[in-house]
Amino acid sequence: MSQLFCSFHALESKGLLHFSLNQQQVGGNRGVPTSYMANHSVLRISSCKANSEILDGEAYKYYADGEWKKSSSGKLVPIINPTTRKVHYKVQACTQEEVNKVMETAKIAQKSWAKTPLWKRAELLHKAASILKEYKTPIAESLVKEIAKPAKDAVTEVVRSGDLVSYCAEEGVRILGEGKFLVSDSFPGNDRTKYCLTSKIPLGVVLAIPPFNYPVNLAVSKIAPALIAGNSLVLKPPTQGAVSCLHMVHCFHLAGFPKGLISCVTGKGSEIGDFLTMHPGVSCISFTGGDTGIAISKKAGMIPLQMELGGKDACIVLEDADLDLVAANIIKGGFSYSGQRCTAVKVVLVMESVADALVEKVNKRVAKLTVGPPEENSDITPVVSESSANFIEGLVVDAKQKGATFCQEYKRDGNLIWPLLLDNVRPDMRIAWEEPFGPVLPVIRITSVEEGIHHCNASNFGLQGCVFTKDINKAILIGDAMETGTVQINSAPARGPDHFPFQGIKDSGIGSQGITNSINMMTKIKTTVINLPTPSYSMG
Ligand SMILES: NC(=O)C1=CN([C@@H]2O[C@H](COP(=O)(O)OP(=O)(O)OC[C@H]3O[C@@H](n4cnc5c(N)ncnc54)[C@H](OP(=O)(O)O)[C@@H]3O)[C@@H](O)[C@H]2O)C=CC1
Ligand SMILES: O=C(O)[C@H](O)COP(=O)(O)O
Repeated sequence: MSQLFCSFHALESKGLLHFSLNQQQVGGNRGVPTSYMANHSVLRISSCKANSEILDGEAYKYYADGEWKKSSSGKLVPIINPTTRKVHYKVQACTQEEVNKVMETAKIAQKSWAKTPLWKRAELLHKAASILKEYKTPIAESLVKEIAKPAKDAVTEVVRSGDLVSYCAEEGVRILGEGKFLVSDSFPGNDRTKYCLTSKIPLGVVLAIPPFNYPVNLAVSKIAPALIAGNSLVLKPPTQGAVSCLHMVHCFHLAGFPKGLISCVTGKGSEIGDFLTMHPGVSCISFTGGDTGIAISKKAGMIPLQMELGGKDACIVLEDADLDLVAANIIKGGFSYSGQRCTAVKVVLVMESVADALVEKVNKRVAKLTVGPPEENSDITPVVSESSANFIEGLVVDAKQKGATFCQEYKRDGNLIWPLLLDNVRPDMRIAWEEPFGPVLPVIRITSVEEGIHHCNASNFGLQGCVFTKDINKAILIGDAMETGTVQINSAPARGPDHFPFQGIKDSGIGSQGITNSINMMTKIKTTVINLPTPSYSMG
């Protein structure tokens, strides 16, 4: 076993981590730029110490001022494994005083970070990205245990996150290196006596709050743009997903970012969330999650907010659609990670004339989905918590009472819910409007395209939507009429690739994500005006 992972091995022997590694999986520097290889050998030597610092007995420490610390609260927050429904990890319950200290150091660290050359900031991010990818196996392991993400998808999330960080470094170097030059005489009444230069400056301390379903990816999608733009970053990870986030932050720690620039304070959102989001030291909040985001928007101060919230993504299917393509996308869009994606297909609106054929094709594919533990790479794994499973069940019971057609028998074992397609759903059923965030998908039969658009637009959400038809002209008209941040033509909704703009309207969010948009959002325009004594071009 490589030295890099010796302390993970130590944890494994304590029963705190369970994973299998082989040299081929973790060794070598495949994909790592040669300029970082030298640093990596240093890391190999030092990481044992670093890793042993991340744990205190059975509990993970939080990260502040470049160090791993125990909270003075003496309290721990348990993380329940969704599969076993037993406590799997414990993290610190940070106190308000600890948050105050983190904010103070973040403010100080940001001042000198903003003066660090852009290329150096980018270099550190590239380094963090390559370490993150090298650590993909143990990080993925915690994703499996904390949020029951299928093992292969967990690895994909970490690799995707490393790619996001690298792309962000490159994009930042490009877009932050550019500004604008304006002259005054384009505005009526002015001579050319003023040259205006614009540049982008950081905001200060960015508070990042990701949700449980992509704790690593949705954390780095906030961390990397904040850092490249010259901000410091305070991360409040989701409780389910906190250990994966701590391991990810550890990679940034190993990359050698200045002390205090990145912090990770753990604790229940319901306990420290308000204190964090209303903290006067915070200059920007980037949040992804549910209705909590709406509450935060009402409480936060006069600072920029980036909110990516829930969705009820509609899939409109026309008569001429390729039904095999639609069925494949409904399975991928509706059931991957057991429907726990904001961009999951959450309601199918299909023209009555092709509804029977589509439902039959989807049912055939549902029958092939494997159901079981995430360690076995099952397609359908336990949903994140018992309360989530109970909520999903409530929607199913309501649909049953109101006469929906059950295409499969409803089956649940603990947090594990078998995939279920509900046909003939009507607008009076809760599932027609609410997001289950689980493997249950309603089908509403429509008799006109307008009916489909109307249902989509009557939702309080407006994240993404999709339309399936072979008629591109119709697809564009329907897409334009759908009140959502994105419309996918002939494919299921998706946030990725991570450099695409990603935004919701109505209750689905504020602002736009995606690498470029996030960098821009985490900066402010500064202008410098050079005033000339005489109009330019007046000599000679
Ligand atoms: N649009 C998008 O991009 C996405 C949207 N979502 C939406 O998120 C929801 C599911 O994710 P889930 O994690 O349960 O969402 P939540 O809104 O419950 O939690 C999101 C984050 O907010 C934290 N939090 C909770 N209370 C507060 C508070 N008062 N102040 C500050 N932070 C707080 C949580 O911490 P803790 O875990 O400790 O409670 C967590 O880190 C779904 O509705 C889904 O649609 C999910 C992913 C992506
Ligand atoms: O939180 C989510 O659901 C993600 O933003 C979805 O990302 P994806 O569509 O790229 O899987």
